[in-house]
Amino acid sequence: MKVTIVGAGNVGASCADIISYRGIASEVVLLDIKEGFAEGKAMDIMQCATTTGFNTQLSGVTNDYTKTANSDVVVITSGIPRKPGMTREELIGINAGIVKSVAENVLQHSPNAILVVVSNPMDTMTYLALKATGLPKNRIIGMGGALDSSRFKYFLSKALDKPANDVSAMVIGGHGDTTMIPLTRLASYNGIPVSEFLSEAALQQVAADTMVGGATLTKLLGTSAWYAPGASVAYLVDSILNNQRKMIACSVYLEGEYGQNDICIGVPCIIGRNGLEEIVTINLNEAEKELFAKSADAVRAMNADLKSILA
Ligand SMILES: NC(=O)c1ccc[n+]([C@@H]2O[C@H](COP(=O)([O-])OP(=O)(O)OC[C@H]3O[C@@H](n4cnc5c(N)ncnc54)[C@H](O)[C@@H]3O)[C@@H](O)[C@H]2O)c1
Ligand SMILES: O=C(O)C[C@H](O)C(=O)O
Repeated sequence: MKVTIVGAGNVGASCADIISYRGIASEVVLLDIKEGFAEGKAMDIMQCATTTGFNTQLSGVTNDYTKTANSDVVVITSGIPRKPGMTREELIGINAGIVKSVAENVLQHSPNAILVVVSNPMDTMTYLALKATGLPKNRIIGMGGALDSSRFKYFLSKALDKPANDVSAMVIGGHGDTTMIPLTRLASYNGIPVSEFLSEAALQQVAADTMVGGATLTKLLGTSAWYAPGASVAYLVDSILNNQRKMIACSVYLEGEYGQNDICIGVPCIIGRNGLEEIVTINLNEAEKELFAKSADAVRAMNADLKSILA
């Protein structure tokens, strides 16, 4: 199985590292526009092969899409990250052009690939990739919910003072500081609702910390995060390539689900060898429905900015 990762920056390289180390794919190609950068990252990671013990063949190329031919999955991380104080939405001006051209380029050489969109603002970039390529909706998946859910579980585990792997929880909605929706009502600690252990105020704090999780890290790091984003992409790619059919919150095209049409936004999805296998519809309560509708309005407003680029 072959994976191409476009963008050998922080997220792309971190994702390549995990995919290689865990043997998720037999071949990984890292591509970047910066001369020699992807080659250098690939060489550095490959020099871990004997000490960490993996056999994935990872190579790097400078903008040479012929080397990406026949990829099963293509991950798009190319574009600029935000700086402290910025929102993800402010990246649209530069990233839209990059994502559109990259999606078109990769499909010329890998016409059957499933695209995983990471670049921000991710929901809008996913919508752009779908509209620009005309691919069926099962083959365009935006990664954001996997990361937001892992952060939600992290903050829940801190509040509970219990291991994160004993916590089950999901974030749906847009991948934005104000648009994501941590489903506190449905979160559980080993199958027991977290509300049995945490006060409403504590849960609200966990939700608030989750929503600004990316901004908090951006402030600490001076650029946006990459370890958890890279790991979340690898988790999603693993579910695709190895047909794990995991339920993962992903940004996918909605046609009536959750009361929305013509939008890509985070919802629970079954992810397998065909990419998006199924959108899982859960019964949201009235408050959650209202949050979802508001989140969709915000994502849709951002999508409107794509008009000129899609024209
Ligand atoms: N969806 C998510 O959950 C999530 C998580 C983290 C980061 N991100 C986003 O992912 C993107 C990448 O973040 P990063 O931290 O890796 O940034 P980065 O600056 O470290 O890496 C981006 C790379 O893209 C390359 N690039 C730019 N234009 C290109 C092109 N046309 N073709 C090929 N490569 C190109 C750059 O040279 C750079 O190496 C940002 O937009 C960021 O906001 C999204
Ligand atoms: O916060 C960012 O801008 C990057 C990414 O979307 C994240 O959530 O880490």
